[in-house]
Amino acid sequence: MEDEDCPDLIPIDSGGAGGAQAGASARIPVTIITGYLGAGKTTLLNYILTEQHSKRIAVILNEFGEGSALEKSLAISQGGELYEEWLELRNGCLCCSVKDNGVKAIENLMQKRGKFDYILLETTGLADPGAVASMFWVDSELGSDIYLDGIVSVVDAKYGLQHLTEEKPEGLINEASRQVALADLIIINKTDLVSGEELNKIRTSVRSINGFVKIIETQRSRVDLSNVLDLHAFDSLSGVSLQKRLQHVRTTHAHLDKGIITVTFEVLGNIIEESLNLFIQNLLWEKNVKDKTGCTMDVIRLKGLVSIQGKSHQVIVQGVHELYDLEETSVSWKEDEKRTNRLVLIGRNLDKEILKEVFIATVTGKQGNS
Ligand SMILES: Nc1nc2c(ncn2[C@@H]2O[C@H](COP(=O)(O)OP(=O)(O)OP(=O)(O)O)[C@@H](O)[C@H]2O)c(=O)[nH]1
Ligand SMILES: [Zn+2]
Repeated sequence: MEDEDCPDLIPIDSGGAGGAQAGASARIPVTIITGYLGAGKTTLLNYILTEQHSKRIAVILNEFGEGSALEKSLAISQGGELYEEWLELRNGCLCCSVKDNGVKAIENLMQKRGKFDYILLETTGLADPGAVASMFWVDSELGSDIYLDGIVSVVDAKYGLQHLTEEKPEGLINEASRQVALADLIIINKTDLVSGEELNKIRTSVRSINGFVKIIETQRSRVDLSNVLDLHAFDSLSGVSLQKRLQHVRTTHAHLDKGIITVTFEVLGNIIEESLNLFIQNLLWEKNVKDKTGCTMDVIRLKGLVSIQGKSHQVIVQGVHELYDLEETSVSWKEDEKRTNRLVLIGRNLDKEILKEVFIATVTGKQGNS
């Protein structure tokens, strides 16, 4: 694709929404909106932009489909010049329609900092949101300007089950399952098109894949914005709430063929940081942790709170595909509190007992190499 810059922004007469001061130094949150073709992503963005909120949101449509309301309104206001064009919308929001390179668009957008305080990025329906999310982690220059706030996945209530069960050649994971596995929030949309029974089915299937995620059901993607924005799903600010949420996660059972499931386990005590790294790297990089039948465990998403020897605060573990990091939270272990390590893994061929054994063996060094 051509290496074109976004044209300059249309100047915004500040509509009172807080501030220039927010622009200069604060890092800007990015929420990734993903979901299968036609699930309702653009409808969600459109809804967010037109709802009352105090934020100035920059929206990046990493795709240009036909027919959605937002896209139509852009077409009208811009007379057909749509690609990589920043537009001013209501509420002082900005919108950019790009093809393929959302990160490039964000880089361009960052040159206009101070004019917005939130970024929403819509991925294409067939995208792997993990790949998009990874870019924010790997690109440290980008990482100093923005942070990944959360991954929101829209699921079609009517066709979602079909998307999730679709077989891929050679046992590849289908995009729809991956989008559910990676999400911090799932919006099951188009509930008007299904019966209560069908809705139960899709909800159960989503839950069987991702035992951690919050699920909301909507029509026309109408959702309370506080459920979507400022999730802090990836940073240490989520420490306290993460602790509560992790405690309620339960290991799920494969519901769909070759299903992705969620596994969670808890191990008491302090662990050494290097051995935790070893455990995670064996799992994510070496891929030498196997299930009973000898299949490689394939972890898509990893979350946890651990107790590292010598650290007074809880440490959060975050992983997306091969990338992971550890970050100390602001939550300290209390004196009378049992130090524990709780991990949640979402992926394929996961076996809870084996994972727990390998974890214990690795972090306590009780059995040699795993
Ligand atoms: N019946 C019904 N239709 C909906 C609902 N939400 C969205 N739609 C329609 O579904 C179609 C697809 O919605 P979009 O928001 O464009 O979906 P998308 O995920 O952005 O689609 P792509 O960008 O093409 O992947 C549009 O015609 C919407 O009007 C809903 O809750 N119920
Ligand atoms: Zn769309």
